[in-house]
Amino acid sequence: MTHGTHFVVMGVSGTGKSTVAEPLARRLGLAFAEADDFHPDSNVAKMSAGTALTDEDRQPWLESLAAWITEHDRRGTSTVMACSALKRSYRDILRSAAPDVRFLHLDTTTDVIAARLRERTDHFMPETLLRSQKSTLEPLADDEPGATLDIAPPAEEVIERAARIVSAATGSEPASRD
Ligand SMILES: Nc1ncnc2c1ncn2[C@@H]1O[C@H](COP(=O)(O)OP(=O)(O)OP(=O)(O)O)[C@@H](O)[C@H]1O
Ligand SMILES: O=C(O)[C@H](O)[C@@H](O)[C@H](O)[C@H](O)CO
Repeated sequence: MTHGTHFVVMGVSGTGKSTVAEPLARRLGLAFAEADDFHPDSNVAKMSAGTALTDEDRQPWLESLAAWITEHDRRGTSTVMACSALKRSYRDILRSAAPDVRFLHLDTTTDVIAARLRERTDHFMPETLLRSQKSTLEPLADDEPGATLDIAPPAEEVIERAARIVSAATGSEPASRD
């Protein structure tokens, strides 16, 4: 059976997961999932009201994301997903989906992220949850396949660096510029 290679673009709210992951997938011709679209309405309502999700809230959501990866892996399709994947235990669920699941952790200073969240107006996630997201975050450990990217530079530069990493792993060539 031919397997795919699966990259999860992770990080706290406002680090640019959606900004980076979607063009990255498009550029390399890979299947894409936005994990926010998999949240049940109850989770979105909770976050919109400024309450952080619990492990119990996140469990079925993570299982549905893992199922999406498995479905593509069975077809031998490589994928890119934008997903917070804040804790190692959450990443373990995603890693259990297929033999080759890797993570790209988008990170920078809290000040930069907070400033970007303040400017973002078209999203349910309030800036007030950044503190909880940061305290929940467990960065990638040495034994977790993947890389950490500084997202202080312009988005295009971050996408380029991510594309080089993903392209080397999946063998997918950039199709065209966005
Ligand atoms: N490298 C960058 N430089 C400048 N602005 C950026 C960069 N990356 C993202 N942004 C902006 O920061 C904001 C947050 O980005 P985005 O919505 O992609 O983050 P996210 O991690 O998907 O957030 P969430 O988890 O809350 O959905 C957006 O307004 C986006 O345009
Ligand atoms: O695990 C979580 O708390 C959620 O995934 C959040 O991170 C939000 O979904 C996301 O940040 C908003 O897009």
